Amino acid sequence: DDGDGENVKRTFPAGFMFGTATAAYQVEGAWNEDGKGENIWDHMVHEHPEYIRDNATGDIADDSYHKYEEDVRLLAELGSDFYRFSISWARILPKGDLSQINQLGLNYYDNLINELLDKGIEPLVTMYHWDLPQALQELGGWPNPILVDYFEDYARLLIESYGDRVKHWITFNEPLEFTMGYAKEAYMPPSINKPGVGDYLATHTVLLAHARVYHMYDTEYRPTQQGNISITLNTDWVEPASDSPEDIAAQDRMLQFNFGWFAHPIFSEEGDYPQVMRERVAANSEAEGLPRSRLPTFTPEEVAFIRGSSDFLGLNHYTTSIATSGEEGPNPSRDRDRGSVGCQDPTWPTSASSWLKVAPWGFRKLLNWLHKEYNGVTIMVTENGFSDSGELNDAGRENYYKTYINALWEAIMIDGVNVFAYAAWSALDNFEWTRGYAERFGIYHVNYDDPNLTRTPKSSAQLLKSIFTEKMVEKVETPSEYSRSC
Ligand SMILES: O=S(=O)(O)CCCN1CCN(CCO[C@@H]2O[C@H](CO)[C@@H](O)[C@H](O)[C@H]2O)CC1
Repeated sequence: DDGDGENVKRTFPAGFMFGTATAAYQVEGAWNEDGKGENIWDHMVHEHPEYIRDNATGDIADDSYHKYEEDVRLLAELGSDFYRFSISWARILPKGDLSQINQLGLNYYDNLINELLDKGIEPLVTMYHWDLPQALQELGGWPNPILVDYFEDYARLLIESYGDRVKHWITFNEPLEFTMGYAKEAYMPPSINKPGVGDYLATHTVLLAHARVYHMYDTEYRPTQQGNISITLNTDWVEPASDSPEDIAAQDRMLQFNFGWFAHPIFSEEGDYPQVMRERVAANSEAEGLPRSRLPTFTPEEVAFIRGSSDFLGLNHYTTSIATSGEEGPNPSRDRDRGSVGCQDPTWPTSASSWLKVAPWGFRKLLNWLHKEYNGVTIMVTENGFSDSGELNDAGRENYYKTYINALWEAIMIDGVNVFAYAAWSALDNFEWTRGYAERFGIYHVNYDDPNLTRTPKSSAQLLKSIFTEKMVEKVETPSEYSRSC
């Protein structure tokens, strides 16, 4: 119960699952070993080392390809109920298609899954966490609708190979982020600068690919394998700069253009892209003298095919921002189409990442918004975490997890939001994309100066171990009022 005494423990519902998450390119290394093909991250970091902090690469990373038994032991020590990891498409299909199947790649994930099950940890597999085979990018990448077929072939191979033991599948991780590879240079591969065009085309293919795999699983495999399949979307919570109608409308546009872009087609009653998106992009496109909207349209059959194509909502959440009405970003771009400007209050506590400010109250508000916006959708938090410079006594991370997991508890137990699992990002320090190894998210420290890449538990490991094993968190007051100006 939630008394007012000291040291009150807040207990999570029975069966609530706690775990951690990683991604293939960020931890595996062995970028060209045992028959693995090149992917677009390998290609970009080798072609443009200057895009990455300290010219770092994921060539070796945490070498989890060779150290996965040790990693699984750490996950067991934490008392993890599950482990969310991603499969490297090019490790399985070096050319991206079924022309070449790499048995050594299949064997690696087979061994990892068996090691997890051996330790009583549920495997939760992300099929795509940003690492497209380079061979498919050479066909145009995600803007090319043929990728729906190639993704279906790849997903079918994974389900056939591991579906007897893997019961939780995530098709895509954060399409909001990886489709930026077609809208902005030097942030995401393939670093194609076609904002307001490339990202819209890429997303159109990704949503159709997701739905194709959802329906394949639902009709061909769920009857025998009895698992579930979903998608992971990320968003900040977005506060309006004031309670003025303009700022509240700007808040909604920020949420619809960043999250509804994917969530509305899948989780809303009516499906399709959010109306505010379709209207604004069409109007801007017409004003630009274009013959058609830069936002592609779904046929009525496609709208129906995508609607409802997910068993739960995978949510990645880290931080909060503030929206005001206005224009930002290049012309054209999705940011500009959106007509709202984001910022963050400078008084909010910081992390090692410029974009990550600590605002646990925002987590609770986001969960409540999702509950209302998508009719009580079932949610799994697939990532949540904090970055610092890798100190072993990581007080900032302990504070982050204490306050965010309290906010999660309040959303579930006080507000009635339907969340059944929570994954902390990340089990290990790892390759933080363009930020290299400078921004550390790990609960376990990795010593990159040591050829053994020694893993060491940080102080937050003790905190999470007690939360994971007791399914309880010590009550921490989250201020209901907070400053929001910038
Ligand atoms: O550079 S800028 O300031 O112009 C913009 C950057 C803002 N993004 C916001 C979204 N965030 C997604 C989180 O990204 C997720 O969380 C983890 C931590 O980042 C990643 O390691 C995971 O792979 C990813 O799933 C990554 C950074």
